[in-house]
Amino acid sequence: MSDDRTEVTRQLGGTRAVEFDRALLDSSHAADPGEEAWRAMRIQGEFVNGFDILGKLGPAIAVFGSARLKEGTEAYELGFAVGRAVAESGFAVVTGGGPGVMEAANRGAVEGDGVSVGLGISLPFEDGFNKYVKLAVPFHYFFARKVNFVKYTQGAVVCAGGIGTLDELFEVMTLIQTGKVGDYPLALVGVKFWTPLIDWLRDTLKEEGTISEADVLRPLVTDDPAEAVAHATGRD
Ligand SMILES: C/C(=C\CNc1ncnc2c1ncn2[C@@H]1O[C@H](COP(=O)(O)O)[C@@H](O)[C@H]1O)CO
Repeated sequence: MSDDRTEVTRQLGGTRAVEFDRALLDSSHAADPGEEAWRAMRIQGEFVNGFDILGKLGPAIAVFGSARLKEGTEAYELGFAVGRAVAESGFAVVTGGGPGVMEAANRGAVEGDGVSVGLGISLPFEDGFNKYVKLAVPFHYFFARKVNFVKYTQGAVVCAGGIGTLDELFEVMTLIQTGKVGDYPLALVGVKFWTPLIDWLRDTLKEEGTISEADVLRPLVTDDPAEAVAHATGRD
């Protein structure tokens, strides 16, 4: 690992910190109650740090997408184009700060002379922030990180991804559906990738009565990064 990467891993807390994080959700209740009390302070600190740094950010768009789809894939190209279009629209690009599509969007932000932000997460196998993140905010807890994503962005563009990306998409959709956030436009990039999910929402969930038509229609689905960004920034 390069010195830069080692430094980033250190900022994210290293291997011991990751084990400590996992103990939060350990249902065996083996954790030391004294240590658990301090954990509450650490969680609070995570919010304080995020609010302190991101409160000064200005207009921003979240870009979510796969950690695994690397340079050379269509998703990476789209992520790059999205990041650049967000930057050229005068918004900061906020990603998870990791590899794959996150890296692509941060790279696009740098290319577009914009603000490139990463909300990093300490993971047992992670390699720190990608090299295009210029403002790095480290987190240990996904829930604290997700609050900061939505609190400091005005909309989101979601590129192809896996479980993490779906978690972020459905977190946002839940917050919108329940009125916990107001106007928060969502755009999904990749018609072929996202259409089966939208079809399932309409044909199964809406059909069964578990969601409404508005929930199905909420995200814009497009292959055009510029259209996605215009929608997420409220400029369409
Ligand atoms: C899998 C690998 C590294 C993972 N590193 C991550 N760093 C930062 N953010 C991440 C990471 N993994 C997931 N995320 C978040 O979820 C979304 C991507 O998850 P997916 O399952 O790949 O769709 C992304 O938007 C992040 O916020 C080693 O290659």
